Amino acid sequence: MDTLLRVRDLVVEAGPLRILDGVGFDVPAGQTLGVVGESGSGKTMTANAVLGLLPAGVSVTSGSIAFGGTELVGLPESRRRAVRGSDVAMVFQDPLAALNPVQPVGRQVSEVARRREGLSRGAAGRLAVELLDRVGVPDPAQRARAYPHQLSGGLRQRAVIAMALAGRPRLILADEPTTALDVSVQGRILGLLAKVQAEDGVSVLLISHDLRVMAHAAQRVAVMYAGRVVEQGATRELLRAPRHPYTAALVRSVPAVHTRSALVAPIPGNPPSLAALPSGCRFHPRCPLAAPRCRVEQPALREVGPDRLSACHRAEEVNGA
Ligand SMILES: Nc1ncnc2c1ncn2[C@@H]1O[C@H](COP(=O)(O)OP(=O)(O)OP(=O)(O)O)[C@@H](O)[C@H]1O
Repeated sequence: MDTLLRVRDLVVEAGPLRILDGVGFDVPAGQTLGVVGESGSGKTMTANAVLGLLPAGVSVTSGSIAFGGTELVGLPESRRRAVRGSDVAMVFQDPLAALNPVQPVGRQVSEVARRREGLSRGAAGRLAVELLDRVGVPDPAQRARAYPHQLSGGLRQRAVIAMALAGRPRLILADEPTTALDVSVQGRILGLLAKVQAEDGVSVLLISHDLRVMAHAAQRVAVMYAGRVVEQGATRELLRAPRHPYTAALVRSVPAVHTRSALVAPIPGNPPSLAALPSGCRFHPRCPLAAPRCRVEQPALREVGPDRLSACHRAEEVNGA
């Protein structure tokens, strides 16, 4: 399987705070990798590092981000911007923030197509209507003339996805793309992302705190906890038989993913603060399997089965959902 985006040993720091501590994962070409974890685990920082858009005072201090074989860490900003502009498209939580409030949405989609393809205004306009149609905007020719505030949240997010597709990206980076939407449209937007991913062979890095989103739209998942990846594998197998106690706890905390019983168990305790990380395994204070070794020795991410990585000393003893 070809890998489009390969991240290894990524360390991101803000002064003395280590926000990401050796993060690694692969986004295979033409597939969706989901990144899941509680708030503060470092999902958005990971996305920002990939984009080269870290906030002031936060930087990549070591590690590698290879995109289509090109190393992005240390690349001059001008070349970084070129990759961002042509190969990566972004879909964020709030579609309004991604749209220009004073321009019709069709125009915004066609502008992206013109920039990428050098199309005439007329051809780009027709392509915009086609793309709006493809992403499920009803009456696309008419809706193309609507301003963002005239559309529902779900239609706005569809317009943002049409804009993304207009740039023919190799990677779509979607950070909580459905979190701000009505529950009734969340599943449809995820289905749409999965559809365009399959049809266009584009890769998707899908970030969400919600395991159900992963089950819906990601072939593979990386689970993050306190700035590290603790488990990685194919979504279905990972949800069915987690090999890290944190993943197992996440699965038990979500009703729709937890299939064998109606019981839902919230994860006890809170994730640690970056300023006061526990010794050893960062999950040990909340872990039902914690042993003396876990308090002193940080477990490395290791192969624990076919196509499965886990960073747990006791991975073999984790009893799934
Ligand atoms: N500008 C900053 N300077 C220092 N630390 C920061 C900065 N921005 C975020 N952090 C810290 O980095 C850690 C990771 O944050 P990040 O936003 O990546 O988490 P997340 O998993 O995306 O969470 P959420 O789901 O809440 O967005 C958090 O502990 C956060 O407090």
